[in-house]
Amino acid sequence: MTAKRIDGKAFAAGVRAQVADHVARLKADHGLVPGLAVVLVGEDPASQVYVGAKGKQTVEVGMASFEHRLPAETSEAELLALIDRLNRDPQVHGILVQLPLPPHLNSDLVINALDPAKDVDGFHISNVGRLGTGQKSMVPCTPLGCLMMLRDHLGNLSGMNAVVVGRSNIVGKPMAQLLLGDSCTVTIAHSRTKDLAAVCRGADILVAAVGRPEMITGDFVKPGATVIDVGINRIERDGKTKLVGDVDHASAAEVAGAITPVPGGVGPMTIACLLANTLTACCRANGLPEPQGLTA
Ligand SMILES: NC(=O)C1=CN([C@@H]2O[C@H](COP(=O)(O)OP(=O)(O)OC[C@H]3O[C@@H](n4cnc5c(N)ncnc54)[C@H](OP(=O)(O)O)[C@@H]3O)[C@@H](O)[C@H]2O)C=CC1
Ligand SMILES: Nc1nc(=O)c2c([nH]1)NC[C@@H]1CN(c3ccc(C(=O)N[C@@H](CCC(=O)O)C(=O)O)cc3)C=[N+]21
Repeated sequence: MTAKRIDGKAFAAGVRAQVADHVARLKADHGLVPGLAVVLVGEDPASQVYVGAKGKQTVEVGMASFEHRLPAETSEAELLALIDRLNRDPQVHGILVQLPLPPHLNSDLVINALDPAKDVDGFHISNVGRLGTGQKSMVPCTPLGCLMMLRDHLGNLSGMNAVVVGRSNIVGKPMAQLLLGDSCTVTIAHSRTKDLAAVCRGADILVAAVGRPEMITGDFVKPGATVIDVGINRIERDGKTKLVGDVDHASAAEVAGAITPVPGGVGPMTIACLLANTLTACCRANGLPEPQGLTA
């Protein structure tokens, strides 16, 4: 059996087209332009590329993009002062602080300084609590993108066994909350999980967010399962750098019913959902109806 490929790149292009459509209407009907501010502290090359891609796609859907690139030695007070300005700026509807921050900055403190209504990453304590209690929130972009692809591929997720490998605050935990919200039976696995392969083989939906290149092989996969590979790992192979996921695509695709590729899977959906969240934040801030199908 060779798994169906879930094309995140194409799906993301569709989401961006929907966002662009709404943005055009906001502009025409209300004179509003949604704005996204991205804050990057330090010069991590991978983050630079990612922030560049976000800025470009933000402008492509008709939104305003504000980039703040700060030196690695920026103090906490300076960063908090910038966040305070962005919180009060009516042209800014979404704020993203690129993680990880340099070690001298307390990321919890910084994230919780954001206006929760502008927290398009959904990392603020108030959005985390709202997601956990089923209240309207900003939903983290990567898990939201995964959920959209799962719903599109499987329809109703109710009663399915879902295993999420990874328990980070930015991927694993919110992913598990969203799957629970769609009435899956959810298991969260991590580095202390006993017999991980056996746990994973119980999954109708397997989400890998481990940060270990190609760790999840075909023998972790239940025949016919839907596999979502969140991992983004840059590795050296045959003298070249290559982007691979946390799933060993070749062996997993032999067993799975459907699988997302890396690149071209979850990554592009993350950025598309960031734009969708910025649009949602702009609508909420102005008391306008929210776009349908672009939130959890
Ligand atoms: N496509 C996208 O848009 C995005 C991709 N990513 C990628 O997703 C992956 C995960 O990211 P993130 O959640 O931030 O990573 P973290 O490093 O924060 O978390 C990794 C999780 O995996 C668990 N883990 C590590 N090793 C094992 C193991 N051998 N067996 C079982 N579980 C293990 C850890 O367990 P424990 O808690 O016990 O240590 C931890 O919970 C990375 O590859 C990252 O690059 C991340 C964000 C966005
Ligand atoms: N506050 C914050 N929010 C984030 O959402 C966030 C973050 N910090 N820090 C870093 C991680 C990582 N991340 C990615 C998003 C898109 C791709 C992506 O589009 N990847 C392309 C490939 C890009 C390439 O070729 O390098 C793909 O998978 O096809 C990758 C990684 C968001 N993150």
